[in-house]
Amino acid sequence: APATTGRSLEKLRVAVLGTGFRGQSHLDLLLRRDDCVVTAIADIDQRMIGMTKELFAKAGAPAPVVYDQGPEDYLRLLETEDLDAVMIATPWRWHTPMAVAAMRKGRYVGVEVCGAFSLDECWELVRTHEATGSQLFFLENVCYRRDVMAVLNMVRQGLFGELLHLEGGYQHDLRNVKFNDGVEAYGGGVEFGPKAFHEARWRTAHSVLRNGDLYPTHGVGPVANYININRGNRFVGLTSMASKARGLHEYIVNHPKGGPSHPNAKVEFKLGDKVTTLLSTVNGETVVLHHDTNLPRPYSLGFRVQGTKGLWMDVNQSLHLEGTTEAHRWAAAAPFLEKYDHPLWQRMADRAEGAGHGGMDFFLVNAFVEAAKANAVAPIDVYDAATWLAITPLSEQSVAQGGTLQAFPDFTNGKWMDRAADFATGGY
Ligand SMILES: NC(=O)c1ccc[n+]([C@@H]2O[C@H](COP(=O)([O-])OP(=O)(O)OC[C@H]3O[C@@H](n4cnc5c(N)ncnc54)[C@H](O)[C@@H]3O)[C@@H](O)[C@H]2O)c1
Repeated sequence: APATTGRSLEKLRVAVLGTGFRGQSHLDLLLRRDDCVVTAIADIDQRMIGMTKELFAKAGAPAPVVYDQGPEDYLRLLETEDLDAVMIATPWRWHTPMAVAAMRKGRYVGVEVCGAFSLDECWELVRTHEATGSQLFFLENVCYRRDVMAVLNMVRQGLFGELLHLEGGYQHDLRNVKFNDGVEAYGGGVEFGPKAFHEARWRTAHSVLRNGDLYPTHGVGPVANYININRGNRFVGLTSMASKARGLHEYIVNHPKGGPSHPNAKVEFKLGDKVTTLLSTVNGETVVLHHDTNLPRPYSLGFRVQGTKGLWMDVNQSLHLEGTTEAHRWAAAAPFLEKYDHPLWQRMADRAEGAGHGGMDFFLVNAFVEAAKANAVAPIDVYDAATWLAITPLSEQSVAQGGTLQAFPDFTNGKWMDRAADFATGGY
């Protein structure tokens, strides 16, 4: 079970930095709980702030103090407010400065997912945690997906034998997220940057300027739990290659509000449409990560968990277990996922009903709140955050050099050798 530092709060005082769509989804879950009070928020967009205030009113919660005086106003929030915890759901550029500032103030920090810009940034998170003793909970919700957790249960019970190869990724057609008309959130136009709304305001610039796996954590998080990364195992090498970039340009040219003479048709996108990353581990597994966000395709994170006794692949919702399922044939995964349903889901599935992303967001926010109330080491902690975030700069570097092998840093400085593989064993 996770170590705690002994506190046990009845009510967690939380602030949320960044109250866009993701921040509002977290707030919605926080405001339903009687063990949390959200006292302050920070954002720079009055439309988002207005939507957020409505959430408070609908929940019958007292209005929060709003910090809206520009992009650095979160510093004033951190100076002024008496808080136990801070949740960060801003654009990627702000995650580390905000997490570092909140840890320095002694707050329990939850930070949304992304990919880092540099290895330095990852080290800064680790060193700030080590210097301050403040905990960082990396808010990787897919680790709590029901099938992902059932498969973790199966892995831990040895059903796949010894694991050898794993895959995962972020394969999500984001074209209508990367562009809109500045009014609707999804797809009503081909604008991005200041003329756009929601993620198209900031996320699309990364597709213009960067080439690599920009969003590795939904894929690598579950995989890291399956093979105990930072807990008896670690990544040692990474190589990454990118295809050419066509999808976003074609989307602009073919969109009814775009066309070949639209100014954005001249933009050259740097992000390859399909980026593939290959990682090796000290224990001898290989891991493939897919990043695929610019092309028409159905959503799939593409998990594959393969061992000496069989494998699971989520894309065909099938598995194969030697001696249990028919030889050389796929079997439906569903009965196994039901039989090995994780104890957390068995216990709290009804409370997760209606929460985001098929209920997994309930488990994420619940774990954050419970861990923060106890000031416990996070189930997904700063070392996991640094390791998973580091895939992005390593991937960018490898892609830029035609796929050269990158050495993977050990952010634990050797602690991986004796840290316990205890994800989701501590009651949340
Ligand atoms: N885990 C998941 O499933 C999931 C889903 C969606 C988004 N996300 C992540 O959540 C984060 C936010 O994404 P989103 O979809 O909510 O984007 P969004 O654009 O809807 O929200 C971002 C908000 O941050 C605000 N902001 C920008 N700079 C700020 C600053 N300096 N100080 C305070 N507020 C600032 C913006 O005004 C906006 O309201 C991203 O890291 C994204 O990758 C995760």
